[in-house]
Amino acid sequence: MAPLRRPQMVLCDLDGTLVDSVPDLTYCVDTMLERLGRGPRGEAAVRTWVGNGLERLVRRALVGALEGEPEASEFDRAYPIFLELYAEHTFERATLYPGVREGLDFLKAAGYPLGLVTNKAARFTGPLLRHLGLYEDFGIVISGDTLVACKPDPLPLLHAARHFGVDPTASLMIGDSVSDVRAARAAKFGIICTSYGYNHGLDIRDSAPDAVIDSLSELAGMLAAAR
Ligand SMILES: O=C(O)COP(=O)(O)O
Ligand SMILES: [Mg+2]
Repeated sequence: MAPLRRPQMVLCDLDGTLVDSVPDLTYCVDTMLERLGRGPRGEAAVRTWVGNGLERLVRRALVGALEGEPEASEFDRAYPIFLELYAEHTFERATLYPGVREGLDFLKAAGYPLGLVTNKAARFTGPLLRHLGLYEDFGIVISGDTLVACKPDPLPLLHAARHFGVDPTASLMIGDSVSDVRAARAAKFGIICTSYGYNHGLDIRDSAPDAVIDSLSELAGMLAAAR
């Protein structure tokens, strides 16, 4: 792997990077399906469908696959049910991954401006971050519906770089999926990925991020070695 550039700013993805949100998402997907008179999909399937926003998750759950479109009428019935359920169960089962608190504390102590860029809708991002005690860690929070485009579009990353007055080429994204890698590459950010996140069932190494970590606690050593 190429040596990492020392960043002047760091952005974190949310689901699959900081937080395991799949247990709540699975509960809401399966309860939605039950209300529609259909059987559950289960956590293993839902884990492969997270990362492109909640609307896409519901479409995937309805067709039972990563690609494909449900009937418009079916989606129109299902989506409001899901949104109502997720509003009530945003963080009942959500947990921080091991090493996240340590990694964020290191980044803050080292003085990196920190931002959060997720494809989750803003009405859920804020409550989830607050519940987990993460909200105050970030100088900017950009959700999937904050701007006109979301990851893999580079727009949210470039918006954050502008917000902090940092050159994108001196910026680092930490994520878990191919959308994070694509957005980072298009924005000319560096990109480190977690090995434990959600990447549609594929190994994130196939997307060739600059580095792969098993825990955010590895960031201290990795950034100390960066030039
Ligand atoms: O797809 C989502 O809802 C959120 O995914 P992200 O936090 O990994 O961007
Ligand atoms: Mg993610």
